[in-house]
Amino acid sequence: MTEPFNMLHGLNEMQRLAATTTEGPIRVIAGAGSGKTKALTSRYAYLVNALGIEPSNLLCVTFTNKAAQEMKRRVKKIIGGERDTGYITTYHGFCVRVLREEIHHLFYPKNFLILDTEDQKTILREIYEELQLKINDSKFNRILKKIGELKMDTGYVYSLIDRNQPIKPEDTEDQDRKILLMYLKKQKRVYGLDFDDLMNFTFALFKEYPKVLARWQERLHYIQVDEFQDSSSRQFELIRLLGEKHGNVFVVGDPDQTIYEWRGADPAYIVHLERWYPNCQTIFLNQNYRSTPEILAVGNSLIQNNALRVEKQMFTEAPSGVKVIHYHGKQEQEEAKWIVGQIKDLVKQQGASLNDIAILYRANYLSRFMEQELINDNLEYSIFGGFKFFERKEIKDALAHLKLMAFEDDLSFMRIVNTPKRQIGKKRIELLRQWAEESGETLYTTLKNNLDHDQFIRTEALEFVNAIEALKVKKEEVSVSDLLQDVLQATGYEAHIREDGDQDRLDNVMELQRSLVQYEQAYGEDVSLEYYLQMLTLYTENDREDEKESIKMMTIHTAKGLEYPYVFLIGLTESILPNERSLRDRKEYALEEERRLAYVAITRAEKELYLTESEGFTGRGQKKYPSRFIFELEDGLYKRVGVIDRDLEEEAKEVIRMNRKLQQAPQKEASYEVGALVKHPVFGEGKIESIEEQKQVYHVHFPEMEITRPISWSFKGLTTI
Ligand SMILES: Nc1ncnc2c1ncn2[C@@H]1O[C@H](COP(=O)(O)OP(=O)(O)OP(=O)(O)O)[C@@H](O)[C@H]1O
Repeated sequence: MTEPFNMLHGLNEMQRLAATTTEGPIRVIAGAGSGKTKALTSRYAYLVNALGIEPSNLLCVTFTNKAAQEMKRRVKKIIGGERDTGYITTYHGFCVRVLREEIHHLFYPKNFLILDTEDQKTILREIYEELQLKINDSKFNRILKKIGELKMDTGYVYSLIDRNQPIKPEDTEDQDRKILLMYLKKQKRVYGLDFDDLMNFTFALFKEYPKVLARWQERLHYIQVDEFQDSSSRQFELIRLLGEKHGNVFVVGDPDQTIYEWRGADPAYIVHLERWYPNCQTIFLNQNYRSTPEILAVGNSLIQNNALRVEKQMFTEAPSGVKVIHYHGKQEQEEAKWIVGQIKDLVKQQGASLNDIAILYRANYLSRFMEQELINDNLEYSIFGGFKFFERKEIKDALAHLKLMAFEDDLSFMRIVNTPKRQIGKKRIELLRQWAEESGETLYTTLKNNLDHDQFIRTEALEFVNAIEALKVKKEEVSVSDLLQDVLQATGYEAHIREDGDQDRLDNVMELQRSLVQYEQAYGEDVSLEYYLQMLTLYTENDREDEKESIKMMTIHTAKGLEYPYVFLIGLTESILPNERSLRDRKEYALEEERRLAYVAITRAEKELYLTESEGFTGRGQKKYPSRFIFELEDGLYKRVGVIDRDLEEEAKEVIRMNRKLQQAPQKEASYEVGALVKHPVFGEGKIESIEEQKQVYHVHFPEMEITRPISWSFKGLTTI
């Protein structure tokens, strides 16, 4: 081959086909570890180097910023570092590019502000304060959800861009609506766009200015989308729109790795792409280059239990390796200790580097029990995409409550005195500092002595001090775990994180609570507050260098797309994976998504895979059983270390059977037939194009808005015209 085709070296036949098929709509169903990144990068390079296409005519959409960076790095290696690869980006990144060039049409400045979730919450908090509303858990979440709902569509954009039409929250009596309008008004004032807006402004722009749309359609001769299985309907709509002129839309994905259905991803687009592109070509990448046949067999065996998928059997030509291990421990600490022992063996006997080892788990809080054991054994680790357990904000905050009771130190005081908000802001803190300096007292004592001062009388300082004082008296009498629970309740901290609606943070605090109970059980009831805090300092003040070789710990969601020679999937317990909360909320669909999560975790492993779990109790006090996913694996595909007692196995299977009943989605019937004309309160009039039994949705086309949306059978807002 001549020079321009170098980028195809080392590709297998199907990858080569994917890289060189450039015209028309193409779907690549790429299994785990089948070299989809390699194929996509080669295709990009092929278009540029072999066909002479300018990168500015080539949109390449990735799912995360990290993936975009990685793709750019790889592409630049082939096409040269000086080329602009700005169109290798995420959906949001692309919208930002469009808006930076075009937003003046909507009378917004080029340097508009991008609001992240924290900014959104800050705006909402301001509104609640202005309306003198107490931020109550369900309300806060409901409003956030309502904002999300409002922004599922572009209608509201016009109220933001129209300068002559002020938004008037004062005209409405309905409180939710008032808050919603206040939010929009505040956004408008600062020219702020949240993530949903980025997309919607782009849609509105394209709708109102067909010439602008035409220019972008003309510009983007080739569009390729990675991780297409996780695209939402809005995202797919954008791709469809942009690809209308040239029709060269190339999508790659693995329906078995959809793990974002809970936030709007719809694998149906990849599974049924021909509905939108009747002439699309399909290419399968089935050869796995990552894992040993043993690991692949475990992955295949698990995922075939899913119904909603495109049937494909992955194969590998890699040489046989060792058997996958399932470890069952009698308690959590045993599980952690066994893993540590195994890691040490890998390092000693196989010369593994710590960098080669990954520990994966379903939820952040699960890192705690493992971290503690790694610290005890002096094994370096780092948490990918997050903080170490004891460095997480909510954990530091929670512990600051205990420290304040034990030591009255200023640092802890500063952490929590105004969290939740007690009207003790910068100015009042400054005042306290002055007084404290004069008297030589701690900030806390200074506050306690000045509760009736003008400056503090209208704050919630009194409640705060009272809560701390009341519990300080009890600190010798009750256990530290009870003290923690009481103080977080009395000061309102627990309610504060509940209001935030971030389940992860709440889970972390519960895990801290649970670890304390365990600690007390292990060391006897009379662990004193001071002793516990000292012991903890050992964990928290251990500064570790990041560049050092380290074991990588992360959630499965974070591990998506990555690979490691040795993988430990820990906490493979029923109710953790599959996650009970998701099952309760989203029933059968969630079960399949949970299974895909386990599949993603399994398929990260190259050489050795360990599935581990242990008996004991969860944070909610439920007895732990091995996950159903273990029982779903064919016998003989793995080796078990540890013994699952017969009784436990029977019990586990019974619990799984019972849960299965609860999880079955209630059987509903479709009320409309294909072809029926219906009216939707937001999207207007539409026609039912198709019915999807499994998901219990209608696919409704709304001609006015030029969209097709899946609408749930149970949605009450749909009426006959
Ligand atoms: N043709 C090939 N020959 C040899 N190795 C390959 C080939 N294609 C891919 N690989 C290797 O296989 C591994 C998996 O590739 P890649 O990470 O692109 O997979 P993927 O399809 O993105 O997987 P996943 O979806 O599971 O994250 C990588 O280590 C890659 O270098």
